[in-house]
Amino acid sequence: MGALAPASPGRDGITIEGVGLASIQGDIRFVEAARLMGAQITGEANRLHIRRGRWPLQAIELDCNHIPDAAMTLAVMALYADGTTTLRNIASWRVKETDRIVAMATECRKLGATVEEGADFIRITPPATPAHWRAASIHTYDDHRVAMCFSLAAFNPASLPVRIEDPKCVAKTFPDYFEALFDVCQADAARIPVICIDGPTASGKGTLAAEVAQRLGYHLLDSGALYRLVGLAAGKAGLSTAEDDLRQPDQAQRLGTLAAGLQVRFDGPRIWLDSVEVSDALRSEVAGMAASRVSAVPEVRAALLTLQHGFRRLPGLVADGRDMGTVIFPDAPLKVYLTASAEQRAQRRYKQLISKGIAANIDSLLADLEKRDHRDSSRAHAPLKPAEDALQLDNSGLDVEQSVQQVLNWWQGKTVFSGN
Ligand SMILES: Nc1ncnc2c1ncn2[C@@H]1O[C@H](COP(=O)(O)OP(=O)(O)O)[C@@H](O)[C@H]1O
Ligand SMILES: Nc1ccn([C@@H]2O[C@H](COP(=O)(O)OP(=O)(O)O)[C@@H](O)[C@H]2O)c(=O)n1
Repeated sequence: MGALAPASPGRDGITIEGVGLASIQGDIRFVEAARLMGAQITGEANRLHIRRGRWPLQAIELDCNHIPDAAMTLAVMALYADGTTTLRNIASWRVKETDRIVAMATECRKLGATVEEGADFIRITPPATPAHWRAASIHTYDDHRVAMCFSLAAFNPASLPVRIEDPKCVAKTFPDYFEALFDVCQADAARIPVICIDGPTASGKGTLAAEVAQRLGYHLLDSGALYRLVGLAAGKAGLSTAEDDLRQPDQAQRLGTLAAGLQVRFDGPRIWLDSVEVSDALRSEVAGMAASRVSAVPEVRAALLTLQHGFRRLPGLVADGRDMGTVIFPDAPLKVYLTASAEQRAQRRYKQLISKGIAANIDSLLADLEKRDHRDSSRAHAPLKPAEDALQLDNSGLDVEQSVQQVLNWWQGKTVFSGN
């Protein structure tokens, strides 16, 4: 990666700790091969610094007997070279996790390369121009090295998306590989995919969003939790959230300042406010009603904007709320507007609360829910409504899994990959 990524302000290459020029591991000789291709590598006993040097990379012809596994990475680097690269003496690739010669050839071709393969060699000619690159979904053959080395295809000059199927197969040797990669990568936020799931209360947004995020390995933004947190923080600070009070400009201003300074921490489903865990307190109907009131205050909405944008991180985000698709991420490639009848939603909320040991009454839940729907839809700022390009999903007759599958199918249809 250090050899491929161009320098950017304040960042030139990467440093790898824990392996260096004094390493006795055989794979350290990969450094020589990468240098032959143009990477600038310097280092110390236990550390390496890698920078982009020659660009495009130098095509090479190499006997890889001494670095059979690491040489797979050279095959992907060859996609960025200025000619044809031949890797020889790699017959052992055929008898690893999969037939790696076939795997590397097949997947490189999907990306637009011309590949010749033989019993013990692979010859790769990169796409002739950026326009010859293809977006591809890379099959990983349950092979950790295939998954890891093809992640480098994401630096392609056409900025085309690359999907790595079954990325968790890296668990065999480097379970946090993709987290580590995303930590050192900078991506244009506008190119990071977002799936928005908006809709009224108890339609199942949170459940659906969490499940879709989990299946895709994406981050999750429960935007409602932020408004709930503001309601809770207001209570703790002695600020009223009564509707009449919130209409007073100075009260709205105070609430906006409070929202801008929220000290929150998210860890999966657990949430802390000022170092105190508030996960359960946030889910109460009282907190939901307070959230609905404070969320009508423009100063609060404005204060939470940057915080919400900050959730858009690699490899992608699933965001649930009321205005994810209309206001916060209007450029999201997939927007879902989730609905179900008010009776169904009240039933679901009732069961959900009872199962958590929280007392509930179905009639008052239905009344609260209708009141909240009305307030959320009729407010002047970011009202609850489907984005013009949202796909509507009424899940009254669907179970959770069916709803998840529907959204994943829509998502699948959004990116067209070659060779699949
Ligand atoms: N499609 C569905 N069918 C049945 N129950 C569902 C469905 N989706 C969600 N639920 C249940 O409804 C309850 C409310 O869902 P939740 O995700 O909290 O809604 P929201 O985030 O829209 O308020 C949860 O107990 C959830 O398991
Ligand atoms: N993006 C969002 C999310 C929530 N909200 C408000 O915050 C309240 C609580 O949101 P939530 O998503 O946690 O509520 P439920 O749908 O889970 O009941 C909603 O009733 C909305 O008024 C909002 O205005 N904008």
